[in-house]
Amino acid sequence: MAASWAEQLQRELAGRGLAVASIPGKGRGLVAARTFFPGEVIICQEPYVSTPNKILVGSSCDHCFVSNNLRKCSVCRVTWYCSSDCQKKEWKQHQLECRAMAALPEDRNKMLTPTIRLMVRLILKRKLQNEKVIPSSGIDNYYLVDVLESHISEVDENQLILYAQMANLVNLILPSLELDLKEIAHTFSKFACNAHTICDPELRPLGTGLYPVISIINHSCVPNAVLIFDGRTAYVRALQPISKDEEVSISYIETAAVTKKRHNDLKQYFFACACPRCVKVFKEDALLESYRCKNQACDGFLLPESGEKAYTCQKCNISRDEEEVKR
Ligand SMILES: C[S@@+](CC[C@H](N)C(=O)[O-])C[C@H]1O[C@@H](n2cnc3c(N)ncnc32)[C@H](O)[C@@H]1O
Repeated sequence: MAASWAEQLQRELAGRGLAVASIPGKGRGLVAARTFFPGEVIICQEPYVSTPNKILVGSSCDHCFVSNNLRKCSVCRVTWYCSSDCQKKEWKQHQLECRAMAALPEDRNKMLTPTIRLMVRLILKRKLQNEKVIPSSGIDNYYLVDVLESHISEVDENQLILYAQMANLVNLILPSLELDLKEIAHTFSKFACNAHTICDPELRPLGTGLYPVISIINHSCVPNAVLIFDGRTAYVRALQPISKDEEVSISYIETAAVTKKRHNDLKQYFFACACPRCVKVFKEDALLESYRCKNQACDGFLLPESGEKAYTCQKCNISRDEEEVKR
């Protein structure tokens, strides 16, 4: 079955001028099978599962993520919808979750964090697809989640304990299913390096979604594509011409930061970025920090030293303390 889902994925992607390929040092990656032009949509995908950020205060509709005219589901009193149309579209997926949440004790608010709820929805969607209550397709099936990178062997012990505790919570919410707690903990680790923050056009975070095809795209600090959202639909658009056989890349992090900050922000993904921007560290970082060396004979820039209240010129190595730089 796994092989046939993999073939179906390649077939679906080939129809969109894309392919999954093995990229040395990066695992899988998404590669263009034709030229894409700047602004062109490379791929768009609905989330396999998603959840709004502020679940219990009704910040957005569970289906379309708009924030107007929200009404609570009268059964579980957790989920919000903007219209009966959105509620109907979600019903097949919501009904099991609704029953489970309605049966929870009054203090359930503490349990139902967005990440826990994302996991509950993932487990229920797999069940519904296995039972053919809802359809699967080449880009919407659990196999795609199964093959996501987890980096579980690199996760530290405290985080593993947290994942195990979260798996236990999921088990409390879905007591009638025989859940494999170890597998759930493993899947939480997949969320950490694959789930996306869904943002509005002003880049305010609205929720979290798992888009397992978009998750095949690797990171670059000089990406050739960008990930944007319309509601909870994710679009990857080309930022520049992408030629046939070129790897598609997006940035997982805020690209305006200096190299050290970017590498720190990438820690949760367990790789050291070796994009062209990261290997040519110095010049750009100095410009981003933008403090000129005080030495008149030097045209270098001052960089902050980690953990110290001092700045050192990247060219002549002279250090200045923070007060002096501020002055
Ligand atoms: C969202 S997944 C991307 C797809 C992944 N390569 C796969 O095989 O499923 C993120 C993971 O891909 C790898 N990755 C992404 N960008 C990378 C890069 N620029 N260099 C090395 N590894 C990268 C890391 O293992 C990271 O945790």
